[in-house]
Amino acid sequence: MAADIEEFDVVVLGLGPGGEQVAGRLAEAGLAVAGVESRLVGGECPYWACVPTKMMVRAADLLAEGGRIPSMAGEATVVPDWAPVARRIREEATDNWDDKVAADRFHDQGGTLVRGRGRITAPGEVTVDGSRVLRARRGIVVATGSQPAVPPIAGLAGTPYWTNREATEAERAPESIIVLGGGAVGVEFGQVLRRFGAEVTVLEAAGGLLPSEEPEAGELLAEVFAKEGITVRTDAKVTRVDHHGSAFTVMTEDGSHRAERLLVATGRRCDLAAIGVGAVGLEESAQVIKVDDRMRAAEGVWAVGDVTGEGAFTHVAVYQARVALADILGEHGPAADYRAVPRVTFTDPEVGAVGLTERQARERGLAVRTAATPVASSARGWIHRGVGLVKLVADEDALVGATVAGPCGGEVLGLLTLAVHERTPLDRLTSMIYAYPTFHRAVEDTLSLLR
Ligand SMILES: Cc1cc2nc3c(=O)[nH]c(=O)nc-3n(C[C@H](O)[C@H](O)[C@H](O)COP(=O)(O)OP(=O)(O)OC[C@H]3O[C@@H](n4cnc5c(N)ncnc54)[C@H](O)[C@@H]3O)c2cc1C
Ligand SMILES: NC(=O)c1ccc[n+]([C@@H]2O[C@H](COP(=O)([O-])OP(=O)(O)OC[C@H]3O[C@@H](n4cnc5c(N)ncnc54)[C@H](O)[C@@H]3O)[C@@H](O)[C@H]2O)c1
Repeated sequence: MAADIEEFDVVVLGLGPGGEQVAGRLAEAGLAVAGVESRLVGGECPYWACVPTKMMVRAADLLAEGGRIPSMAGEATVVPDWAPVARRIREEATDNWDDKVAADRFHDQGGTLVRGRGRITAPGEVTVDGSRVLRARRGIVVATGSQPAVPPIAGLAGTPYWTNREATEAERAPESIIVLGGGAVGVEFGQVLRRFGAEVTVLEAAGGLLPSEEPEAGELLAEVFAKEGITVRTDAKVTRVDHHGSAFTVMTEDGSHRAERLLVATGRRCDLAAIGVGAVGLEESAQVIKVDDRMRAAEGVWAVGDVTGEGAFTHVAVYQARVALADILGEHGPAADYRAVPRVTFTDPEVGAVGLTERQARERGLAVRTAATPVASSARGWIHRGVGLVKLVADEDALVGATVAGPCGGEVLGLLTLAVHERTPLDRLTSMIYAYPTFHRAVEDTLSLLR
């Protein structure tokens, strides 16, 4: 017997930060919108990613700051305790992984929440859990995000390894942990858990930590990690994983490492076949859905967020959602522009970056000029005993990329994001006033060194 077909203007597949934004705003604009979600409304960011991990980082930074008291401010005894961190994550961040608030918000905006796994089954049609058929008169928005990518290492499958999801739900900090991958997830968790007393080993396949950022940032982080007692192995080739009793053994080409826990932080992947994108003519074996600068992927199909491969960040998903929203509503908003995508890795020191790295700028054939200074060149950096760096990448006229590592690196980045986004002429940046003694004065110092 044919299933009843439910009619909507737009069906949004996945209600993470990107999908939630598009679906809620379209519903507020008066369209009939179905939002399909198989896990929790809100997606990865509030439940297993940005928000809970930044609560961990905040707690870990407090511990480190307490540890700095003896040399500058007197006496302090700091005793780490994971219990308040786990409690904050459970009670304040995630409502014990319950999405009622977000689901109610979507309902109040006028949307229809359809719980279940959706799949595109024909142009303008999504089928949920194989039986409930939703027709989308105006189109489908794919906002299905990404999931942890687990490398095919011998022995790994079937072991109780953690991804960001289990690590976020942990009720206690492990005594020891091996972190596979020294990208953003690996370095944030690695430093947090070390500060809560765990023995931490980071195994990174590339030549440095945060390999997609400026090498100077990864080198700085490696120095800080070494001082904090974190073992970092770069160029690591993991050959096998075993789990016996309560311990993991991770074999690399030049040795083995043992720990209570193993965190797999080796990137993200999208499963386009599971979403059925072939039904609208898209390649199911592709890694991401290619979109144009209006987020259009095919006739009547838009995509936003991690699934587009334009930067796996909440702010990119929400930005793309705005662009898609305007296009669906027939408004003439600005097209997507990724020249100044900011990203911040919330280690201590924080690593903020925007635009191109030096290598990317050279690969594009730009007439590259660069300069770098330690953040301590600002009086405030020295006063704080902060470590860090500012690195600027410019073409002939303007900044095309910048990195700020240091205390509040992500906040200092705001100035540079605007400069890269607006292509502010270098002579204007060098002729303005920078407040004394701020961290961002290191930007002024660095500008004067551009060669
Ligand atoms: C540990 C960690 C920390 C992070 N920290 C930050 C940070 O500090 N700042 C930052 O900007 N970014 C951070 N990120 C990245 C950020 O979480 C993601 O970029 C963001 O969540 C992507 O949003 P999205 O809407 O594309 O997808 P997601 O958040 O992945 O949401 C997609 C949703 O779609 C649902 N879904 C998938 N397939 C289907 C289907 N077939 N049917 C129905 N529903 C489906 C999923 O259940 C999910 O709820 C972090 C990521 C991780 C892993
Ligand atoms: N603060 C933030 O904004 C923040 C924090 C965490 C994550 N994120 C987002 O989530 C995405 C995913 O983070 P991630 O750290 O999982 O991915 P990533 O791609 O940033 O880093 C993965 C790292 O794992 C390494 N790797 C891959 N295979 C390996 C192997 N077999 N052995 C050892 N190392 C291996 C890679 O070289 C890379 O350095 C990030 O790219 C970022 O967009 C953002």
